Amino acid sequence: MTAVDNVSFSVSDGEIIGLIGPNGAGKSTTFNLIMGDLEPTDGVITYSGEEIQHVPTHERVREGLGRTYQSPRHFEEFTVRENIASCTLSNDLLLDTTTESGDTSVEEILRRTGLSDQAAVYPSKLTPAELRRLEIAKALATDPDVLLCDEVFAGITTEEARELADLIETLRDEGLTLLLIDHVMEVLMPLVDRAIVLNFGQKIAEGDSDEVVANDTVREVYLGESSGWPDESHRCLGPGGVLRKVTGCQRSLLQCRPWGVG
Ligand SMILES: Nc1ncnc2c1ncn2[C@@H]1O[C@H](COP(=O)(O)OP(=O)(O)OP(=O)(O)O)[C@@H](O)[C@H]1O
Repeated sequence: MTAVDNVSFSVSDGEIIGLIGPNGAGKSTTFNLIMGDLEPTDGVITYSGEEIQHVPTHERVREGLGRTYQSPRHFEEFTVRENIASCTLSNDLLLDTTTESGDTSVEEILRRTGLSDQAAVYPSKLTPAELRRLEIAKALATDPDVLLCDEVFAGITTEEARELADLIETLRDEGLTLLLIDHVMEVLMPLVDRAIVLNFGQKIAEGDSDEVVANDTVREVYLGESSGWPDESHRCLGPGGVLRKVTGCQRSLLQCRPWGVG
């Protein structure tokens, strides 16, 4: 089975792009290909006009690509400040984690991500929402131009997710380009300029939020049928063609404009 098959899309400076699709659709694999964690067997990935599919990950990061991980990755024995400092590309910052100079300074990143009060705290003491912020803070420490966020809204309350969405919008206003994988559609869809929908490794739709949620193929993938309103009894085809119940994220997509339940 091919995890990501012939998927093609482009991203412009300053856009917020949503990459959505059912579990196992190939979203994280797409991130892994963009970052160089996986090498494609075919095709090209270009960044700033240059082909990068054979460029090592650390060079892609230096060129301005950054990412967060679905499962937070940090050092438990480091404080929040030390975790962020450990991700900076500057040796100076590694030696002096309290510097306040420069866009990538640790203190500035703590402030931008709302983690200043947790700077001296160890990750085990953070809430799930703060851990998501730490993921973003660590990625910001590499001073990215393009930030790939893998399910930053997962496992936190909708209100916390909306606060993170505000942070993401601020980052965009500051000049970042963002690609977001997420299943929390009611927070994601109003945030994105454009959404790309994957299913079984293939792109099945692309457009603004309204276009995507009204797309028959997308509805079919999320519902297993092209009409009717969702309820607990709806079932859909999951990865491998297995029938399964509509999940929270699928209902959450259905609650987005313009379908709007109720
Ligand atoms: N290292 C791997 N080895 C083999 N198969 C893999 C590997 N990583 C992912 N896959 C498979 O590739 C497909 C795409 O997985 P991927 O993690 O990209 O999906 P996803 O859309 O991010 O799903 P989710 O929303 O559940 O995170 C799945 O069928 C998955 O089981």
